[in-house]
Amino acid sequence: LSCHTAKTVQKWFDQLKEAPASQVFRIPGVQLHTTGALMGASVEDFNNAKAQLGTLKKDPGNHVKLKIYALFKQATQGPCNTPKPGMLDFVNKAKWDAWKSLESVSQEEARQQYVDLIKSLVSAEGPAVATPPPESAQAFQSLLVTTEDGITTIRFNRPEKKNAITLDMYKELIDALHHAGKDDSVITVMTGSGDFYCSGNDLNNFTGIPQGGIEKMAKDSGELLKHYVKAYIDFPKPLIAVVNGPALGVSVTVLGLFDVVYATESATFHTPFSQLGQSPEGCSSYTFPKIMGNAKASEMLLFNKKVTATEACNLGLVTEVFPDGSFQSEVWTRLKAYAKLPPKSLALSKQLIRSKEKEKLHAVNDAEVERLIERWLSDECMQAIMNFFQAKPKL
Ligand SMILES: CCCCCC/C=C/C(=O)SCCNC(=O)CCNC(=O)[C@H](O)C(C)(C)COP(=O)(O)OP(=O)(O)OC[C@H]1O[C@@H](n2cnc3c(N)ncnc32)[C@H](O)[C@@H]1OP(=O)(O)O
Repeated sequence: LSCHTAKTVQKWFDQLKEAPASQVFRIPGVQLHTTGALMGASVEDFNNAKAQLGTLKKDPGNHVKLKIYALFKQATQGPCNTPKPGMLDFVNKAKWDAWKSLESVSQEEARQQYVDLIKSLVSAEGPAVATPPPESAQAFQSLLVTTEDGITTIRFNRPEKKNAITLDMYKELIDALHHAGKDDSVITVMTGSGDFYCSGNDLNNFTGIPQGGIEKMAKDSGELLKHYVKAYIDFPKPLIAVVNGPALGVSVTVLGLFDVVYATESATFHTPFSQLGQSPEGCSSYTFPKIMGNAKASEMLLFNKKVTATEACNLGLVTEVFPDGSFQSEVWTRLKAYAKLPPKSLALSKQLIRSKEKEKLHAVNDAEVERLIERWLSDECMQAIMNFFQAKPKL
């Protein structure tokens, strides 16, 4: 650096202090990388924090996730100067707002805040305890799938989001059902982690507009839904729902395709399709009227009537209701006994009961999906989803 004036060198150092992580500086005769400690958190601390973020077991919630996102962008790219996303692009708009709000924070400071925030999240989770998964557990992001005592249990596992089903989760559920249909278990059980059975479709599935536009998004979602429902229609073994809490939307409609539905007393069943500008799926436009009659089905599917577990049992949608206090022990004792029955006999008997209807159910599934694709593109549906997110200042 000796061939440059002190003033010039000082200017380069000033630039360097403000530089994004890993930026390369070209100074005549020299090459400098901003990879070491400058002030506050070093790039190494920053990269370590980034890696630690991926190890968090608990979802920190949308508010914190937005903060993490914004700090990361500010630390690595500096102030936000990308165009503001459109009104309907809720997720990207929220991210943009969060990044923009850090305009006056320097990159160094953002890096330090990022490191501090991740540290606080990691320490809030307590010391890492290595708990090996049960031998028969399969690895999924949003499901817990285990096989024990002849029972494969598929558990919705996003309790912090009330087990709402993301696009990836639909794919995981399809995989898990295919696998359970072929494994050596006798029966398959679906249930939820936490206080909800499932809050239905994750409404964020419809908020980010992907490349290809919203028509493509609707078409792709339709294909995914069709395969999801097909996995239930074709499921070869006894399929039992253990409804441990409130159930909404698509988690309720597919119940008509289960063989047995056990519910805890405080569970509720709600299909708010009209409220969301949508229409029924999961073959419920056929199974619900068949199970409970047109009039009762219309109250649920047209007029959003939420029913209690006891009402759902009286309607024939639920097989039996158990007191909250003894639900788990009574149900699992019973299921373990069922799983000791001869597997082939069970599967063949199920086929006799269901096979006559399979073709009809596939046709219903196709028709429902076709109608839904139109609905998802309607103003009514977009407005309803917007209302849900606007009612809560969250993502
Ligand atoms: C391939 C696509 C196929 C689509 C098939 C068509 C399917 C249709 C349906 O399933 S329609 C039904 C859709 N579900 C809903 O409309 C439910 C919306 N959620 C709610 O009404 C409420 O969140 C609740 C009643 C489920 C729970 O209320 P509450 O106990 O007050 O908890 P919170 O609202 O604070 O929820 C906690 C947390 O979870 C998020 N969340 C809950 N459900 C959903 C959901 N369905 N989609 C997205 N996010 C959901 C909620 O926003 C909170 O998140 P936060 O803590 O703010 O980050």
